[in-house]
Amino acid sequence: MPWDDFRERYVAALMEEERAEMLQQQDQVPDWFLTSEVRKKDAPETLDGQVEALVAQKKQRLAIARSAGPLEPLIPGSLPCGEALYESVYRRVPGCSPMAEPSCGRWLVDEVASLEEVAAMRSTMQEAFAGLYHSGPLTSLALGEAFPAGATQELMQRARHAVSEALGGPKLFFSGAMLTRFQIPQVEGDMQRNSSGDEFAPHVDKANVASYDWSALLYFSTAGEDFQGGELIFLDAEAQRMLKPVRGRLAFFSSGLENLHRIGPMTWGTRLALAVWFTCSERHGSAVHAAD
Ligand SMILES: O=C(O)CCC(=O)C(=O)O
Ligand SMILES: [Fe+2]
Repeated sequence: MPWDDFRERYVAALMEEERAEMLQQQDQVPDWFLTSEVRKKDAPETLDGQVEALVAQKKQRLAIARSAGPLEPLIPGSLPCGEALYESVYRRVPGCSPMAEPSCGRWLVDEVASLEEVAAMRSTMQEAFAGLYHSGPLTSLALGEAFPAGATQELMQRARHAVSEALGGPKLFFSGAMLTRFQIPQVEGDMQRNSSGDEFAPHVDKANVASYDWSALLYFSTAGEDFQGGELIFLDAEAQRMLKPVRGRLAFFSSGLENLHRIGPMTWGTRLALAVWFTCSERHGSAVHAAD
């Protein structure tokens, strides 16, 4: 896998972002910044979209304030959808968007990646991540259109098929993907940018990125063996429901308010995962990753 190439693009993307921020401070917003797919998804530019984004953030805050029940294991399955987010700007797609059919919920499928694939991803990630910036315990690599990569892309497709199959076969489009590593004790040194403080914060995926309909995590580490703590925890009104990462396990869930979640505190070890987000809206899917 061309990791040197990855690193080069990564640094280039960071510099581009910083340049955009500087220009913004001078009230000069570069064109590409406004027109890029990511900006369209993160901050809808229509007035309706911006209002909906504020509403979504507020609903997310209210959900966080309500959650505090006892910890218990997660029982996978469907559940009622939360209040709709972004209804006026992102129309739901029948048979795909979480609603009555397919219903909202959380599920898991084991052995989606083989042990050999997991071992290969583990060593590639450890090697590549040594050259990236660390934000406290978190090191991450966004797999945007600039980062198509062989083995990772294969697993992204596998995750997409597994989720689609479990939902009765809707067409899902990639809307975002990220490789993540949580490591305790955290890496120190020049590449440590220090914790932003929100690495383990409760959140609703769709409150942050409007186009997300389904969220998936493919784990390359096992809780209790590779690390301690670090469960995926769903914060329901009556309980906090824990799902344990296992090597090769795919966890997936509807991205809306019904699935407020966080990662449990970690005491030691390394937790590796591939996060993939899907949209039912062809217009908001990533062009590069759309093809089979
Ligand atoms: O790694 C996990 O288990 C969850 C990560 C997550 O919630 C996210 O990236 O949005
Ligand atoms: Fe999330």
